[in-house]
Amino acid sequence: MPERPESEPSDSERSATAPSVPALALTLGEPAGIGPDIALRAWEHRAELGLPAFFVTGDPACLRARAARLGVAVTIRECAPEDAARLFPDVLPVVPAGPVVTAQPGAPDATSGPAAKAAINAAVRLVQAGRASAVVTNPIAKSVLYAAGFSFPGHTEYLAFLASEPAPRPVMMIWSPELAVIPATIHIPIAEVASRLTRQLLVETARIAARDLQHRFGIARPRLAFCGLNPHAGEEGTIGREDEDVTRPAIEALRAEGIDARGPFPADTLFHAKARVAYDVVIGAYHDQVLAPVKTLAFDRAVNVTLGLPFVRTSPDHGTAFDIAGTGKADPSSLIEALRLARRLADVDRAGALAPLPALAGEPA
Ligand SMILES: NC(=O)C1=CN([C@@H]2O[C@H](COP(=O)(O)OP(=O)(O)OC[C@H]3O[C@@H](n4cnc5c(N)ncnc54)[C@H](O)[C@@H]3O)[C@@H](O)[C@H]2O)C=CC1
Ligand SMILES: NCC(=O)COP(=O)(O)O
Repeated sequence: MPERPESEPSDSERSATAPSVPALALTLGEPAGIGPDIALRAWEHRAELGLPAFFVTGDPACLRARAARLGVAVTIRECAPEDAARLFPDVLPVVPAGPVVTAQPGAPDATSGPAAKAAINAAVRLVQAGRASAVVTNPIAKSVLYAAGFSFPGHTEYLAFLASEPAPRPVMMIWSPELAVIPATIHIPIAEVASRLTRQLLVETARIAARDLQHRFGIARPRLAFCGLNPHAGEEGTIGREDEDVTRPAIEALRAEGIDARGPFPADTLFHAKARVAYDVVIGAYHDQVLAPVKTLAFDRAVNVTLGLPFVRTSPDHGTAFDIAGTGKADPSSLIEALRLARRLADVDRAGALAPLPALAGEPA
């Protein structure tokens, strides 16, 4: 369980100085997964950890059943989002959304997908209406949602779709104090990675990362390190051409517009402790290339943040963990860090508007 630094005010103390600040909207996630468990555990530790106020969007009966199963002493109160911050010290506020859930821990059913999706929709609507400060999502099971007809790879792309018209390009960053990483391609088959890794994708991803790291994370000149796709970053084009033909020109284009882009570096030597001091974020070619290192270093502390959205969205770094749902074994630490980071980023956004990105016209294809 993460500790609160003693010298700093807690997030709830900070929020208390601004009484009209809306609470965070936390989605139920996959109801058969550990989302309900970790939401309850986070609320249980709210006072000792000084957590920012949040409310859950989803089926209140599902949360009550999980609390009973886990033996968590909590009153779950259905309320309007505006009342959540005031109620949070005493009860777990819930803004009802979606169908009544029949799925049991570890066993998703036909109510899982609609319940998870409705909880996301409600949280986004509330943040867009200024009735929530940020969206924090509990894990969803992609395959369960796909089976229910969900046509987006994950939250990241769905949130961009809900965000505005036309949808912004969303960028997935897994952030931890030890290491921050961005997969340029996300949930696609490995066989498609090389063909979908374009200069335009890398340039747009890096621009969004540089802007959000500067304006939301307060890094004056973010250092972006690019991973090569091939072993040894292609060994000067002798082990695959992508690093020379795609990644290197993207880095040169970014440097020409003043972004501190570096590489491409061989992935196998980019994540050890000495290498990590030389950059602020790694942009990798594909999901497992960069998520495996960050989850190895900081599984219980890393937070998934969607960059490029007009609102703040964070999430724990882990999935639904069906194997331990409802058993009391789920560790809420990553969710707790996600709640803290969401509060901080939302406060930054409230203090100043996000800078617009440069025009994308005329980008190299
Ligand atoms: N943000 C999201 O919505 C995410 C959703 N997923 C989804 O989760 C499902 C399961 O994915 P997996 O690859 O099995 O990863 P997983 O993270 O759910 O589980 C991997 C292992 O870590 C353990 N674990 C995970 N979180 C834990 C916690 N908080 N405390 C203690 N142990 C924990 C699990 O018990 C399991 O043994 C998939 O359907 C996937 O789509 C996966 C990652 C993120
Ligand atoms: N492996 C990360 C993950 O699955 C999270 O995806 P998303 O639902 O946040 O798009």
